[in-house]
Amino acid sequence: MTSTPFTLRWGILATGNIAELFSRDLLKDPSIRSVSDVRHVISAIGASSSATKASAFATKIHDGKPHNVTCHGSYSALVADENVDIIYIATPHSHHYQHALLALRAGKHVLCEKPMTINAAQTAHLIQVAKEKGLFLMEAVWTRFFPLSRELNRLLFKEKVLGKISHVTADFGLPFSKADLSHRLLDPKLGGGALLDLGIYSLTWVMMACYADPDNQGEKPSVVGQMLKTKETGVDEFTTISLMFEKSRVSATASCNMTVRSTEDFCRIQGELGDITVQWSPFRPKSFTLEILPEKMQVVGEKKADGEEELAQYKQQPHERIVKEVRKFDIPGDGHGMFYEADACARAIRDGKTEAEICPLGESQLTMEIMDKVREMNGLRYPEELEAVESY
Ligand SMILES: NC(=O)C1=CN([C@@H]2O[C@H](COP(=O)(O)OP(=O)(O)OC[C@H]3O[C@@H](n4cnc5c(N)ncnc54)[C@H](OP(=O)(O)O)[C@@H]3O)[C@@H](O)[C@H]2O)C=CC1
Ligand SMILES: O=C1OC[C@@H](O)[C@H](O)[C@H]1O
Repeated sequence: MTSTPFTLRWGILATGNIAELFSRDLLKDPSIRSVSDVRHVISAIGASSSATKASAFATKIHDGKPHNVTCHGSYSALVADENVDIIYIATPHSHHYQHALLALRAGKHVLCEKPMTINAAQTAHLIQVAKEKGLFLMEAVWTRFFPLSRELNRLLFKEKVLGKISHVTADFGLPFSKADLSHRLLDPKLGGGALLDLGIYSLTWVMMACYADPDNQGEKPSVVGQMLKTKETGVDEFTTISLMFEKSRVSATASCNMTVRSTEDFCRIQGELGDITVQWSPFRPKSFTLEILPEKMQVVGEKKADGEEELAQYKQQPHERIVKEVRKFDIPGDGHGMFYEADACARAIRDGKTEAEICPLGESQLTMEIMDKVREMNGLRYPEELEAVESY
């Protein structure tokens, strides 16, 4: 017997690049990804300046076909729309805090693009408002919801294919630094810089490989970070963060930059039994490769390699690994892959939950705290009006 799918009614706040990709994914038939329990409807679109702009966007995402979307000329009108359950915030991150607050205060659930806010204090405030109002809130870290990421989680923490994980590196670089100085990544007034826009993915991979480990037991890392800033606008062009989980004995590095594209294997997770590398891109990865160490090289638990001879052999071997598995993941139906996070929002709201298990608010908060610390260590502060938190 098939039951009626739960329908989530979306309001799209902003009409830029990511709003278009996300909206197009919402419009895809869920059956292309074998989903039948939830479905999505775009009920309304809000543009900051005019209903005409919202209307042009509605026409674009429907490829000129007829549609039944209400188009609003202000964000306030959008969040007041009674036919909307959840607002997707797709403005630049300089504006996430104020727009998410606007939506929550209007009684709407919120999916907010990454990074959730400019700083941790703003994220904490949003979480508090959502909790007080019993509303669902999630940072749109869509990468966490890919089948690839879920399978990785299963292999690492259920099957424990690498044994104990001890070292993780993740990098995300794209050459934005040569873009026009008004580009949002270069503009401090729009919260520009590599860390908040790109580094958040490197940190996400570290969180997925270290913090999500049940053996980590909620241990927060100690953090040290360095930045090299752009000469022109003073936002971070290169950022490298060292994260140490002292109790669980894991060392990680998260890096990002706006000058060179990261290598194909942008993330490496190393454990007692071998490595997993994840292939480009950090936001929409295509595959991962599981490589296992030859048995004689595995140093498991308290057991030490047998004697001098074996250790000497260990030192001499040139990265001997056995490729056990290469797993490729295609995104079905010409989708961008943002529908997976949308499905998670729908299921959580259907089930009366105020956060999604796969992207918990505590991890968004911790990630913001790490980014705050690295910015503070390096004297990167955005204009006061961006950093401000309303009194509550
Ligand atoms: N998940 C992902 O893969 C990606 C996420 N992002 C995140 O999404 C956010 C938006 O990125 P993107 O879509 O590329 O940005 P765009 O510049 O393409 O779009 C931003 C939109 O926000 C609205 N807006 C409202 N106020 C402002 C303002 N002061 N300046 C500029 N735009 C404003 C505009 O829509 P209007 O005026 O019509 O309302 C504009 O079209 C960023 O925070 C980024 O981190 C970005 C790219 C990829
Ligand atoms: O989320 C993102 O992923 C892809 C990048 O191109 C973009 O700048 C960033 O916002």
